[in-house]
Amino acid sequence: MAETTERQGEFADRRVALIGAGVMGEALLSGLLRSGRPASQIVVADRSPERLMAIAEKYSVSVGSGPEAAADATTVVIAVKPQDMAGLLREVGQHLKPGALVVSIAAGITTAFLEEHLPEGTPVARVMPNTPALVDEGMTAVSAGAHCETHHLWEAQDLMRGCGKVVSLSEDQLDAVTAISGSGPAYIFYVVEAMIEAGVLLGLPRGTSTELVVQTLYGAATMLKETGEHPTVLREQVSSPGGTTMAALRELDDHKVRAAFLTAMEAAAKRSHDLASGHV
Ligand SMILES: NC(=O)C1=CN([C@@H]2O[C@H](COP(=O)(O)OP(=O)(O)OC[C@H]3O[C@@H](n4cnc5c(N)ncnc54)[C@H](OP(=O)(O)O)[C@@H]3O)[C@@H](O)[C@H]2O)C=CC1
Ligand SMILES: O=C(O)[C@@H]1CCC=N1
Repeated sequence: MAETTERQGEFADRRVALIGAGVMGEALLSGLLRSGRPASQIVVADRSPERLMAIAEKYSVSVGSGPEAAADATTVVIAVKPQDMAGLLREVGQHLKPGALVVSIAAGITTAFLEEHLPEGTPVARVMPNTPALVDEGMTAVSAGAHCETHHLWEAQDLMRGCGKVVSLSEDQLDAVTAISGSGPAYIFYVVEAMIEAGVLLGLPRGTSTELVVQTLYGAATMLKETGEHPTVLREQVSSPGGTTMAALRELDDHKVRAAFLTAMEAAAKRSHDLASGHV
């Protein structure tokens, strides 16, 4: 309780506008509230009035248009699709408070793109979060723009710290980050879907197969995190000589699954790079 009150005092002079209340926008909003940001210091904007009503009801935050939200904020977090970014920046740029920090979570959108579309000297940060932020297990990378000072970078990191781990990286690494941790949850869910299907193929009821796969994933992820062992060592511990695991892994190698991951993640990084150049 004392800690929450202390944090609320820390945020007294900071107001956050969150523009774009979709999947990631809502994940960030819920993380900000869980980390102790007072709802009274947050205003949310989205172009769907129905969506805004639902958000206001669920989280007790103020809602408004993009320009209204931006006008009163010390930090503006933009969570719209990359394809909507230029239009939104034109809409809100002239309404920003002098010195307000703009944080974008859009894939591919560079700090140079943000700076070009905002008033001269606007501090910006490019941030790449992921959906596990919803359960406070997010992975976020933050890169500073040309006018982003240390206290701005700290604020951008602090925004995300409430819902998981945060690292600061140079911007030339952000396309790779997007391909790995940004899109990464989708690859994991894809593998989980395939393993559940395999369980059903082998005759297990779908519910049983799902329970086995989900707990196996959770257990394996916990081992990776808690033991600090290299994944090769952990994989070798499962692979008995002449046993079942090696029989399966040989099939994965024969089907070039490892190579497919490399190619897939290269494609994601390229797509991130292309999004900044307007290949929408
Ligand atoms: N989903 C993910 O896992 C991750 C997404 N990101 C990035 O986050 C951003 C948002 O993604 P996501 O949440 O999935 O997308 P969503 O489509 O779920 O959310 C975007 C929201 O912004 C709204 N919007 C668009 N333009 C405006 C505008 N001018 N003013 C106000 N609201 C607007 C959209 O409305 P409408 O529906 O009408 O278009 C929508 O509600 C993207 O840039 C993406 O690259 C980053 C990391 C992970
Ligand atoms: O698929 C996308 O473009 C977004 C960015 C990272 C995760 N989802």
